[in-house]
Amino acid sequence: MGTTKTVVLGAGSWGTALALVLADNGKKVSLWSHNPDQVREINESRTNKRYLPGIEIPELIIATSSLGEALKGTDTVILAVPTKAIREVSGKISEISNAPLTIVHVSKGIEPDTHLRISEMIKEEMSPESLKAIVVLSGPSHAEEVSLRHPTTVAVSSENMDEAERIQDLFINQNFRVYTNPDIVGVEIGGALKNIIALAAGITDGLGFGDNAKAALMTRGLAEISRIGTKMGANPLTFAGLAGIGDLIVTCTSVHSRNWRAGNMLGKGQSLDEVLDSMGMVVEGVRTTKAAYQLAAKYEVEMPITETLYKVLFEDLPAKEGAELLMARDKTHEMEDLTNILNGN
Ligand SMILES: NC(=O)C1=CN([C@@H]2O[C@H](COP(=O)(O)OP(=O)(O)OC[C@H]3O[C@@H](n4cnc5c(N)ncnc54)[C@H](OP(=O)(O)O)[C@@H]3O)[C@@H](O)[C@H]2O)C=CC1
Ligand SMILES: O=C(CO)COP(=O)(O)O
Repeated sequence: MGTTKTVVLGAGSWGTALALVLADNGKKVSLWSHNPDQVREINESRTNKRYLPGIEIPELIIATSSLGEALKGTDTVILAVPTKAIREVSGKISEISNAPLTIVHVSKGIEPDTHLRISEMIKEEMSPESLKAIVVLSGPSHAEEVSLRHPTTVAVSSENMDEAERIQDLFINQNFRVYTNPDIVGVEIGGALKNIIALAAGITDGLGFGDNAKAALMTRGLAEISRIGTKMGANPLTFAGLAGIGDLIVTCTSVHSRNWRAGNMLGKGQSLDEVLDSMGMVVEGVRTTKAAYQLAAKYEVEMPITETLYKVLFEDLPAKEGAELLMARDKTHEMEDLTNILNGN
């Protein structure tokens, strides 16, 4: 018969917005936050002002700061914390829960140094007995718009597609359309790497460049994502879908994007530390740039935008010089990557 309630771990912008989708579908939701003040605010004032200002939280959502209480009586957990907290929180779930759980992760990142995708990190932290399946939910979906019930589309993927379809049914509604995609590698890589390009797009806007520069970054950025993603085992077609070009478009062009906004401040001359201090929310692209820079070297794949952004973020290369370096690269054939992929090289 399945679960009586659904659990969302992480009451930031995305965890709260997804809890709203579930509540709109008539589900009871246990929303876990490690911050007791935030739990009190949600339960007493029915708001989450820091992360989703102006949005009313329905009574079907009950916040708790007790992970044990949150996990009681459920078989489905939505894991909505930043990539850097995934190991810690999934390790705690594994310690506490004695039922095999389906973990739906909604985070967008790759771990620096290990180069693991999020589902791979969760697998490392959870015991096989505590894990039924891992599903990823990803796509063009700013929390601010989801919470306003604006039309949104996402993809779910898993090695267990029966569970992916169950999660599709759990979330799908009139405002939130969920597609399935069997390519978990591509869905995770697309969601993670678009944040790098969004940071770069913000930088070009901050430098005062126009739409031509942004279109160039998005198009050549997608080529770069497809190149490394395919080497890592993704289906190149996934990058033409919601978790690829779809998420790239929304993140590079929306003022809601924290990655775009951070890039924009960098382009206007602020330091990385100043930018991150002022954001108050996660900017996943910074750590992912480090991971992707390492991945490019490991797989011997050319990722010029990623490599240049790495130098801007971590080696003090002035952003304008970074743009000049990208434009001065050796001439090349636009479709070389595509031809190689189609020929299986
Ligand atoms: N926001 C969006 O529109 C979307 C976000 N995502 C992805 O979802 C993931 C989460 O992002 P988002 O909700 O936006 O991030 P936010 O910065 O808005 O919120 C992060 C939440 O995680 C909590 N948190 C951080 N570290 C820990 C920890 N160690 N243990 C427990 N809780 C922790 C924070 O709590 P506190 O602040 O109290 O420390 C906060 O509630 C990211 O990977 C992001 O890329 C995906 C699609 C859309
Ligand atoms: O992934 C997102 C939208 O799909 C959110 O992007 P930001 O983390 O840049 O806000």
